[in-house]
Amino acid sequence: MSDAPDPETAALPPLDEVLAALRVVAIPTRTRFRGISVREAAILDSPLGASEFSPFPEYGDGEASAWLAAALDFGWREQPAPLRDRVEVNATVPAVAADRVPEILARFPGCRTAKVKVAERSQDLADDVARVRAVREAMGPDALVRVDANGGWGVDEAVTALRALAEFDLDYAEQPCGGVDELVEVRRRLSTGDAGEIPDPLLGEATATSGSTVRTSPLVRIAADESVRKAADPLAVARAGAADLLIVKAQPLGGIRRAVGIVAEAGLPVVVSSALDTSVGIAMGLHLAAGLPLAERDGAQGAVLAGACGLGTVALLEGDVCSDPLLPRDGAIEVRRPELDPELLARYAAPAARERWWRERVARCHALLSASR
Ligand SMILES: O=C(O)CCC(=O)c1ccccc1C(=O)O
Ligand SMILES: [Mg+2]
Repeated sequence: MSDAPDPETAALPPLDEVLAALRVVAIPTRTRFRGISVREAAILDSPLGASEFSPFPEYGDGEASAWLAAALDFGWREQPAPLRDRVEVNATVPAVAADRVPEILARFPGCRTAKVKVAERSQDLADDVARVRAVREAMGPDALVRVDANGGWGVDEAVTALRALAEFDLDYAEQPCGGVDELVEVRRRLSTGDAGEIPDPLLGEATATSGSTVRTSPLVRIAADESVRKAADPLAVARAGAADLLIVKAQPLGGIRRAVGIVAEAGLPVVVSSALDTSVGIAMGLHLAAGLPLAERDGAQGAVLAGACGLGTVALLEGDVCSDPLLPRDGAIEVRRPELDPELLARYAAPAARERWWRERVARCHALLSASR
């Protein structure tokens, strides 16, 4: 490990300095996403480059504090050096009707991986199957197709849905159910062992009755997202054997340094994603992703980057705070910190009452972080 100060004990920039650097924006989304049609974010014009604080409005201060720690770390402290200058990204397909899939995919030029939202409350399995089919047909047999249920299924529903979706040869299913125990159970029930074998949910292996061990191929790999970023203990998933890979997000995990530490300890392959951030928050995710080894290229095992990252989502916003936004090109995004554009900050400035709300939220989270150091 380096001798850089621990992010959890490093001094925070003073609140008045943070508030002086802060602007709140409200950017319409092009398509409803997670029930959101306007994305609010606090943007920090901070000493080491722009930073972003954008926990969703319904999150409590405890959870939002980790997002503030991340924003202050990225804005006020040197970051680990990136290992590469581009990060491959996936297309993100919201829970739209199947006939809108080509229009969505067109916003992600060159992407050979797509992640499709499923288990939307107002829809059913037939909607999900139709949407995933449309994505597979549009992208062809060589593309990687993932689904993300955001914990929307129960165990039985997840098993039924993932069996139905298996014909599209999924790369993985992200957070099919909400709880860690449910993920373990789904993973166990989707393990395809030959008759007489007892699938071991921890190892993805089946032990033959003779005593020899036979490798089973899971019907679909399971990725944990909310179970990592919203859990009191982000490593509980890995310890329980509840997932084949982890989705890691820099803001909810308290910043790049802390996320890298969690990934190393978990020892599972990861995909870095975002939370519908502006280009500024995306830059934080890109720097996290570009600091992790790649399985193929770097010969690493365990805590490696497991393919295209969910960092192309500026394409789902109607605007941005940077005139040279971090959008996918040739299926990847360049790793850089974008410049804030004052005109765009003004164009998307949030209403005064929302600006005040965000400033008060930052003050409360800052106080929580100060008290915990
Ligand atoms: O991972 C991606 O492709 C995009 C990011 C994404 O899906 C997302 C965006 C906002 C809130 C939650 C999620 C999620 O991964 O569940
Ligand atoms: Mg997710």
